[in-house]
Amino acid sequence: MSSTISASSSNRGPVGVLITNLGTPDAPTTGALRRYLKQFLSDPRVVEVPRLLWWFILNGIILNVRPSRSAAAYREVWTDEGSPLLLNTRDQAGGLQAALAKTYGDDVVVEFAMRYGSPAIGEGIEALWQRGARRLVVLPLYPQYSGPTTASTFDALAADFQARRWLPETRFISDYHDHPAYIEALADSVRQHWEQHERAQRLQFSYHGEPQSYVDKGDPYYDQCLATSRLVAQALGLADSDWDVSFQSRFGRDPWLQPYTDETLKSLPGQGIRSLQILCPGFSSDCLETVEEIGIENRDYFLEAGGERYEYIPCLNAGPAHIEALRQIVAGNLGGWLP
Ligand SMILES: C=CC1=C(C)c2cc3[nH]c(cc4nc(cc5[nH]c(cc1n2)c(C)c5CCC(=O)O)C(CCC(=O)O)=C4C)c(C)c3C=C
Ligand SMILES: [Fe+2]
Ligand SMILES: [Fe+2]
Repeated sequence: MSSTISASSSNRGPVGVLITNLGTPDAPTTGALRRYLKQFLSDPRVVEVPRLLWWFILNGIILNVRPSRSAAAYREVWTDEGSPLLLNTRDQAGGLQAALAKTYGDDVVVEFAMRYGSPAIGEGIEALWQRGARRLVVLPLYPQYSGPTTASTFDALAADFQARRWLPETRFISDYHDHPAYIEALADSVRQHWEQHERAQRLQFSYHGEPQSYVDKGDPYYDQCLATSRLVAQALGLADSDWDVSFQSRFGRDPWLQPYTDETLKSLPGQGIRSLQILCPGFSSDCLETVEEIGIENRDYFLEAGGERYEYIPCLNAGPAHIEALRQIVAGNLGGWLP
């Protein structure tokens, strides 16, 4: 009798894992950028300006100016197959599915989705539901928690759930900024770089910025960025003077988290730092903000200011150490669901 009513993993279907990232336009064109930026910059988690005022600024100024400029930047990084962020996230989902299958077989199914653009979060949940999943692990690929990224992803999840009668049981991973496997994957990416290139005078950790006011109001993002950097530096045995942290991608006129990456790189050669290796641990995939902004734009700033050697260390992307870290993060959230 008990066997017919037991809540075993098989009769509740597989566990669904949804990995998510920010999103990307459908094409590197002005029209596609206008649609993408409109959705992105209308999110009150991203821009905390009174709605009516922001509507006029966004529709009257920003969406007339920025889309063509951003489209030109996206064209610099676009591949024959599409946006690097989309391709990397798709490959991460495939890698994670294969890694989890080694332990759990068909009992875990993985999909990916994007907060803005497509595939949308609702499509990802629906795909998992159609595959039989009634329990979900949602893993936003933002190692450091922030309101504009992590909380916004939760909002999208909640918005999808509002339209569902039968909600999947859900676990939401808020951050993994100090997970040992993530730290080790980052440290290993630096070590691998050092095997090919001589160590530079400075290892620079650059994170996407956000307005300082968000942190002042309680967002833990800044502290988590510092903690990740310190842990990686410790794993590499660096002295305090060997590494530093800065924040990139400032948008608008309000003060953002400081120091700014571009100003830092312009000033370093004057302080005697002429060789630099830079990584972006807050980005789980290479994307516009790393390939173009760090790989091209900031390289020029450093070299024009008198720097001699500038090397960008790529993101973890779908590399084996990253997939193993993601596997451990998900597996750590399956307790009580799967043996
Ligand atoms: C306007 C405010 C913005 C906040 C706050 C913000 C926070 C934030 N963003 C990321 C990660 C990414 N952002 C990316 C692109 C991007 N970000 C903003 C603005 C804000 N981000 C804009 C306008 C853009 C689009 C590009 C442009 O026009 O400059 C991306 C890259 C996407 C890609 O397709 O390559 C990522 C990733 C984090 C982690 C974060 C908060 C800490
Ligand atoms: Fe951003
Ligand atoms: Fe940027």
